Amino acid sequence: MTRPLIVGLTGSIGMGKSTVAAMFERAGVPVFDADREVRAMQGPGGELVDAIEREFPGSTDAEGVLRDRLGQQVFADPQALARLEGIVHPAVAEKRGAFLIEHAGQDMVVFDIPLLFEKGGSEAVDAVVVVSAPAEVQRQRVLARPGMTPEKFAHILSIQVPDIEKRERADHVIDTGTSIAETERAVRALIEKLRQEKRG
Ligand SMILES: CC(C)(COP(=O)(O)OP(=O)(O)OC[C@H]1O[C@@H](n2cnc3c(N)ncnc32)[C@H](O)[C@@H]1O)[C@@H](O)C(=O)NCCC(=O)NCCS
Ligand SMILES: Nc1ncnc2c1ncn2[C@@H]1O[C@H](COP(=O)(O)OP(=O)(O)OP(=O)(O)O)[C@@H](O)[C@H]1O
Repeated sequence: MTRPLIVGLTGSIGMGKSTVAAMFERAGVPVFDADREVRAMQGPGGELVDAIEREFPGSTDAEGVLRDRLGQQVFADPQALARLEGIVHPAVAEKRGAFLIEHAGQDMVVFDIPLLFEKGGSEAVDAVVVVSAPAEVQRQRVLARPGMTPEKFAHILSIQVPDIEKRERADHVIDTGTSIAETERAVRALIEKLRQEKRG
């Protein structure tokens, strides 16, 4: 039986992954957004809220997980982060399986996975697409976000696989250091190329 070509979309913080994922969606390719799933499961009434409260007392309220507070705790403590991942990642994997069943009839789907290289999974996709921009562009984008500090940015960078290594390991790189329109053209061209490759 044929199954969809699975495209793994990844990239470091602020590189434009969400923007590029939306471009795939606009082109009609279903996107599994790992981060969105995590947010839903950590949000009001979310299925992971109780487990996270048990493991990290005080990290949730009626609205679900207090992500800023939990982030401050776990990003500074690798063991705490690993415990959080132990709760979150199996639940994400389950959602991904369900997504694939739901879209079994498509020729292509995208898995938007921020930590594709960091946490493994590049073997589970047919093609790895990395979004990338010059470091200075990345820095400006990230520091413009509310609540972001140079220290927090530096720390997150230090726990992510470096952009240069991601680019080397990618099957395809989408440059987001250019205009939105150029990036969108590159995405459409890539979809065409992947379709042609799939047809063989
Ligand atoms: C700790 C949490 C609550 C902090 O949320 P917050 O909204 O403050 O930050 P956000 O999620 O936007 O992450 C900021 C940056 O850190 C990166 N990041 C997030 N989790 C991790 C991780 N486990 N390892 C390395 N980098 C990470 C993100 O990719 C992003 O670039 C949240 O990141 C979380 O639940 N992380 C664990 C689950 C996970 O691994 N999610 C990411 C992939 S599905
Ligand atoms: N050519 C481009 N391609 C993509 N994004 C661009 C481009 N030019 C400017 N941007 C802007 O850069 C920002 C990229 O943010 P986005 O949320 O897509 O990054 P991300 O990689 O998903 O971040 P994170 O990993 O932190 O969640 C957006 O505000 C977007 O509008």
